[in-house]
Amino acid sequence: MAGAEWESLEQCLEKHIPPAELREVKRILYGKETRKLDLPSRAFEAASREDFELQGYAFEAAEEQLRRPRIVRVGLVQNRVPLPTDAPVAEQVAALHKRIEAIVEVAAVCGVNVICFQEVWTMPFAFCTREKLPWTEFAESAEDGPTTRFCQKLAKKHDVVVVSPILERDGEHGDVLWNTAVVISNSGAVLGKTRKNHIPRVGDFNESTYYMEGNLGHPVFQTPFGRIAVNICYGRHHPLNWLMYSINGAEIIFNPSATIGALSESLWPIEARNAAIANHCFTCAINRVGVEHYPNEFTSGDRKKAHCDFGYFYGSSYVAAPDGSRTPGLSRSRDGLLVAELNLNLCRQMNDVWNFKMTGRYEMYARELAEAVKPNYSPTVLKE
Ligand SMILES: NC(=O)NCCC(=O)O
Repeated sequence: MAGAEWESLEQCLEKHIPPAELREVKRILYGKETRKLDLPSRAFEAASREDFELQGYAFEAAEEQLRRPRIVRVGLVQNRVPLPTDAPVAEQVAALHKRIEAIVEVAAVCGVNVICFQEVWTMPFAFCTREKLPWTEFAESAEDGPTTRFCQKLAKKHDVVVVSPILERDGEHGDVLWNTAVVISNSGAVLGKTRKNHIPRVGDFNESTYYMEGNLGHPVFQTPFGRIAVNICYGRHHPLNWLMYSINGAEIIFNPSATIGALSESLWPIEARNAAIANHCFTCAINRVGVEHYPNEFTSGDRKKAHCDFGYFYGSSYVAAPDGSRTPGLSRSRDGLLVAELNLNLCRQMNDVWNFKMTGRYEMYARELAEAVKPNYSPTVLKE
């Protein structure tokens, strides 16, 4: 499995496929071409100074007579953890705050309206270890923890909605932990929070040791820049999870993730893109970058030798649109900011073309699923 030395699928295609064929390859792999955004040169200069990648694309929609274009710019942030995982907890959090602050400054220069960070962005993805301390010390209150207060300042300063996925400690309910995304309005107020609905039990993703499946359903957040929702990481494998956010009216669904090449890299380009098509919304898939080494060896009962790292987090964050088009991915190896300009009118336009909501037969599935989950259910299988 390739590590940092293999930069990206896009770079490989550009290098090896002749231009005429490349156009056809991209048409099939990426859908209708996205326009490159003309971002300010000082944004590129700052990104280069701060050593992160900056890319920008725009999705178009047809003009309508009765609705003006509903243009919104989203920012997707992918990053490595800047300090070793055995550095003091407070120093690791502070270093991540500093790194993200620098990236958000550039996002603001690029006119970003809604920004989303990666899953549990304030910590290493240490759930593989199944150890409690020091990792549980990274948990914070969603309402008024230091990271939420930090994001409130960013939101207000830059007039940007911030989606901040953290490890939450819920002090109101026995100090339990959750995998949560806090949504902060551009006014600086906390709009609310949403929790990871599906917890992986695969490979080293030993997350069920730390928190339970979310209990907040599928909230959608009304912002001045459209209705947004957050489907955290492993939830992207569950089509019903995406569907419920869409049924509740989400126009943009963020998918902050932490996933490794050996497990999911071939699924990555498919799942969020398919969700955008099936639910006529925009989806924003974000993954962290690099290898994180932990002080103590761990195993996961899968016959692999004890090891000290999770594997390679392959970045490759991208945005997909309801017409099936998508941006190229950010690199597999560098911190990055992906800016995408969306015209939200495309959501309803695609719904009208494909009629997925109209033809969805939800009442039939509601009835059949209600039966299928009963303990005495017996599947309808007809035999000779
Ligand atoms: N963080 C997380 O849920 N990872 C699970 C692995 C995957 O969904 O690719």
